Amino acid sequence: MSARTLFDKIWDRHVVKSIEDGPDVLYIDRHFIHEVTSPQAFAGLERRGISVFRPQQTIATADHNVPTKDQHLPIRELLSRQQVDKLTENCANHGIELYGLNHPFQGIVHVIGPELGITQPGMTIVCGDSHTSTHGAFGAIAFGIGTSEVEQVLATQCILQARPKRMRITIDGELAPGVTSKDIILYIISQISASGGTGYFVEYAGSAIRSLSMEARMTICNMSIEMGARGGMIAPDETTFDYVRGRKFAPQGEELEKMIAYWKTLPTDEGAAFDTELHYRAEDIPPMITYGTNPGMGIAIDGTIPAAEGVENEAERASFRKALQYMGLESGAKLLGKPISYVFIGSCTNARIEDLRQVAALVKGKQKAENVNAMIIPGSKQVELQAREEGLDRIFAEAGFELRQPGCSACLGMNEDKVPKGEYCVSTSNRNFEGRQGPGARTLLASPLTAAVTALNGYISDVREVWAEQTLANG
Ligand SMILES: CC(C)[C@H](C(=O)O)[C@@H](O)C(=O)O
Ligand code: SF4
Repeated sequence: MSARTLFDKIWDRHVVKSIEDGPDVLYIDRHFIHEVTSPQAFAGLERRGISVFRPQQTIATADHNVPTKDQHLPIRELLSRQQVDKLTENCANHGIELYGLNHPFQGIVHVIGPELGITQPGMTIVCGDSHTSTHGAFGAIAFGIGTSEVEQVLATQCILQARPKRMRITIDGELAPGVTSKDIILYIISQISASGGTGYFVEYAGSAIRSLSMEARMTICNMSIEMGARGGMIAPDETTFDYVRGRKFAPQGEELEKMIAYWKTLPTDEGAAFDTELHYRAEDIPPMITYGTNPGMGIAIDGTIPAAEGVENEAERASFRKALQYMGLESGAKLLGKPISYVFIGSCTNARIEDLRQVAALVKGKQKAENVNAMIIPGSKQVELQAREEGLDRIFAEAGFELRQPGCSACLGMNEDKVPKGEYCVSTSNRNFEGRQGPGARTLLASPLTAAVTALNGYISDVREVWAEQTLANG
């Protein structure tokens, strides 16, 4: 058989039927649902008198609308409460496992799937949520779908999909100290723009990617959607198998060994063709930060905000100017040293245990600046528990960072956690759209390390300045 890509191997195995000149009918192994995009899908099923075809392959959690304080109490916001209640009711009616509020497995959908071992290599995974691309880090085809497609998957466990184009982004070399996977992905998007991946499914490869932990790989795949790509993926390897091994819903014992033998056949064959190939050097990647209102508007932390004149067409120049105006920033200015008042460490991009550990290592024994409100929202109940067991909660408390309960929180402000109008927030999330963190809020996307050092100083800071000293101090 001719050389095939990781993507094609998984896709081909899941095609139930090919429609001539049309999309494929693709079998879906795992379907995640949450309270925002599932109610209309269930309502549609009920209207048509259809039941859920394979309820065991759908897993639900409440994440977007949940408060991050006092989760044991009824949700105060009426709309949020209704959304979560509706999810609970739908799951009960259709026999779907729900990790709702106060369940030990509750958390952001893209954090809990992997940590519970539900997400595995070789699978097709969908969710009515754009950042489903996160699960691609395991060597799975994972992508976000719309509400009508959620209904389709509930009813049939299949989805109609046209095969996208394939892109490979290879990053070789070694990252500089203080540079993380968040910087890799912000760098790539700044290079190819927020629409540079449109129409593609991206595979990330190269020695810099291979050396990343699963958490770090998830951060990269998570943001694939922010360059317009349908999804992102990374070939499974020993790092992947080690992560999956022993997780609650992962195969065990002999079954696992059999699966690993299969997973080892998935990586892209030598000579397989991609529609587009891009190459970067890890050494060229600095700590990154965004200055605008799409994730492609990013610069090196010590860089200057570009001029509108550099933008190619008039319509884009106008939206570039509008973005700077919204952000209260000017071309030619540096962000470094700029005072900020909010720091948000959370979201499905960067709220896993490794992210929290990195932040803790940096802030241990220090104090956040007085002008800063620093919030840490763990990605899941399990992350929260682990953080407490490791004593990270005390480190955060002593440094003046507030560790709250899991949920999407100020990533999109669908609950009470919002950034006030006009305020700057350095955020570890994935979107900096107008009003994303609250009406008029100004979001600057960055890594957890950049967010942490910025919270300590009270102004936008370069983690490289403290990194060497810090890693020495921590041995
Ligand atoms: C609410 C949901 C549909 C949305 C998404 O699809 O991404 C959200 O998770 C987001 O990050 O904006
Ligand atoms: S954390 Fe943010 S990006 Fe992730 S699913 Fe929730 S709202 Fe979407």
